[in-house]
Amino acid sequence: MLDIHKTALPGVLVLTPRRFGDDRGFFSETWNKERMAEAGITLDFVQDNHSISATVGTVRGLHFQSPPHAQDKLVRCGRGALLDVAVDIRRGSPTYGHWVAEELSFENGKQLLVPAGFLHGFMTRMPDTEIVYKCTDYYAPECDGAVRWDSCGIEWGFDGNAPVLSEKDMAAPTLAEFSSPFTYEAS
Ligand SMILES: Cc1cn([C@H]2C[C@H](O)[C@@H](COP(=O)(O)OP(=O)(O)O[C@H]3O[C@@H](C)C(=O)[C@@H](O)[C@H]3O)O2)c(=O)[nH]c1=O
Repeated sequence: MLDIHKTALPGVLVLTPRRFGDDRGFFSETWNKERMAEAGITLDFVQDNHSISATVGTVRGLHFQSPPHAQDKLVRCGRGALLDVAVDIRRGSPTYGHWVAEELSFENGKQLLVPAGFLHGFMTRMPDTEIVYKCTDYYAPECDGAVRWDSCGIEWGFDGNAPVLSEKDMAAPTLAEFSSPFTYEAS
């Protein structure tokens, strides 16, 4: 029912829910709390987000919310395709600054689980790409933070000119300038 794969970063997971295809199209459970709990993942989502980006090469990120409003996010692509990225920013983590990227698309139905303590961002691969994600805490603008999209060594695979960015994301500090509010706790 639900395919779960580990990535190079512990806690960052790729989930692929089953699709039931028929003459009409397909049906898929995109989130099932019980199935996730069976897989050892307990998350209490409280907010769903949906955005659309018109232009190929739009970057949103790299974003986080600091404690006490840190968010785990379960991300999927509703239309089009995007490269979704998570970067470990837990001070003292053996993988601090490391990143993983996964292509999420309407076609592949994949989801990326980005835990609190990681930056999240994405670059769109198709026009009018929609992203949909669940969050474990509410939007808290006073805890909102960002790191420059091009300061973490991420291979975005973009051969266009300049990406489309918000003013906030353009003005974000680099990873080197950034002081993370997260600390690594060994499990
Ligand atoms: C994130 C967010 C924004 N907003 C508002 C604030 C602002 O006026 C408008 C656009 O906000 P932003 O420019 O921050 O939107 P955006 O750049 O899409 O921000 C998002 O990027 C991705 C990568 C994430 O991981 C998200 O957590 C979030 O940070 O929407 C909310 O009302 N609730 C929210 O949860």
